[in-house]
Amino acid sequence: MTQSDFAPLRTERLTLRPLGPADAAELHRLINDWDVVRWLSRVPFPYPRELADEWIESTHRQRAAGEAWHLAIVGQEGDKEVLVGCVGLMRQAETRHAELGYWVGRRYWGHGVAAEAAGRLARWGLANLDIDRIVASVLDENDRSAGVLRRVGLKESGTGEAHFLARGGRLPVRLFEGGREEIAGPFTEPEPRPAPIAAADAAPAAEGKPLLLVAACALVDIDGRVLLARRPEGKPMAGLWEFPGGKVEPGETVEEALIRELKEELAIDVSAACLAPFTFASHDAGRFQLLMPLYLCRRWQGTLTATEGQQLAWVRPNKLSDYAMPPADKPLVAMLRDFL
Ligand SMILES: Nc1nc2c([nH]c(=O)n2[C@@H]2O[C@H](COP(=O)(O)OP(=O)(O)OP(=O)(O)O)[C@@H](O)[C@H]2O)c(=O)[nH]1
Repeated sequence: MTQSDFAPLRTERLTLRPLGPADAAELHRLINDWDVVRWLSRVPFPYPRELADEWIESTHRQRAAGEAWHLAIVGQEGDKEVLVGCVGLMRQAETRHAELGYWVGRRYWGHGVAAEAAGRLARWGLANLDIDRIVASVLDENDRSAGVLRRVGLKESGTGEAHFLARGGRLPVRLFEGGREEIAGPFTEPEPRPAPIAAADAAPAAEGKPLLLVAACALVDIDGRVLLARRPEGKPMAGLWEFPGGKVEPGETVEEALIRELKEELAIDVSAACLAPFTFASHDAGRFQLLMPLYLCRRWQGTLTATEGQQLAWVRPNKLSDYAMPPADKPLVAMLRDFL
C-alpha cells in the first residue's frame, strides 16, 4: 500500500500522515510504555512488536473502506522528522459522527502536541467526511486528556464505561462531544464587513445589525440536477454544502458578484441574461443579518472545474435534504424541490 492515498495534513509544528511499514519499530518503542498504554482502551500491554506491523497494515484498509483515518503525528527534531504519536478518527456512518482518539510518546508530553494534532484532524473530518459531530471518551481520572479535548473544542457530555484491554476490565469514562460550530469555529464570519448597501435611505437591517449581502446560484443541468459545493476546511461552516456564490463587494451589483464568483470558484462564464432571480434567504446569523438572493442558471460556458479544491455534487432536487447545508439554505431547498 502506498502513503499517497491521503495528502498529509499540516499544522504549525506537525505533519499528520499515513503510517508506513518503516514507522513500525519507532511506533512500538513509543507505545510499549505503561505510562502511555494505561490510558488507552484498545491497546494491550506489553505491546507485541508484530502488532505494530499488523496495525499499520490495518490502518490502510480502514482508510480505503472509509471507516477510520489513523495517522502518524510527525514532528521535527533539528532537521530530523520524528514520530511523536498517533491520532485517529473512526467514523460511525449511521449516526454521522466520528470518534477521536490519540496518544503521544512520553518524551513529547507537555508541548501541546495532542491538542494540535487532534484539533487539526477533527477540523479536517468535519470538512471532508459525512459527519456532523466528533465524540471522544477519556478514562475518568485522565484530566490531561480531558484538557486536550476541551482545547479542541469538545464539551463534556456525560459518563459511561469502556473496556480497557491492558487493564483487563471495564472502567468509568468521561464522554465528550462537539459539533462544527464548537470545533471548526462559529457559524458567523469572524469580522463582518460593512454592508455594501451604502445609501443613506437603505432600510436598516433587523436589530440594527450589519447586513451581509451574498449572491448565490443554483446551477441546474439538463437532467434537472442542482450543483452543490462543499465549504472547504478553514472557512466558517467548513464541510457544509451550499450554492456557489459569495459576498457582494462594494460597487458591485448582485449579478456582477455572482458572475465573478462563478468564474473564480467554477471557472465558468455566465451572462447576466442567464441568471433568473428565483428567491432569497434572510437569516439572522448572529452578529449580522444574511441576505442572500438565489438565482437559477441553466446555461453557462466553459468546463465546470472546482478551482478551489472544493468538492462538488450534482444533486437531484428530492435528494438535496440529504446534504448538510447552512441554516439559511433550508427554506431554499424546499422551494427548489417544489419548483424543479
Ligand atoms: N455562497 C453561499 N454562501 C452561503 C450560502 N448559505 C449561507 O449561509 N452562506 C453564507 O454566506 C456567506 C458567503 O461567504 P463566502 O465566504 O462564501 O463568500 P466569499 O466567496 O466572498 O468568501 P471569502 O470571504 O472567503 O472571499 C458565508 O457567511 C456563508 O456561510 C450558500 O448557499 N452559498
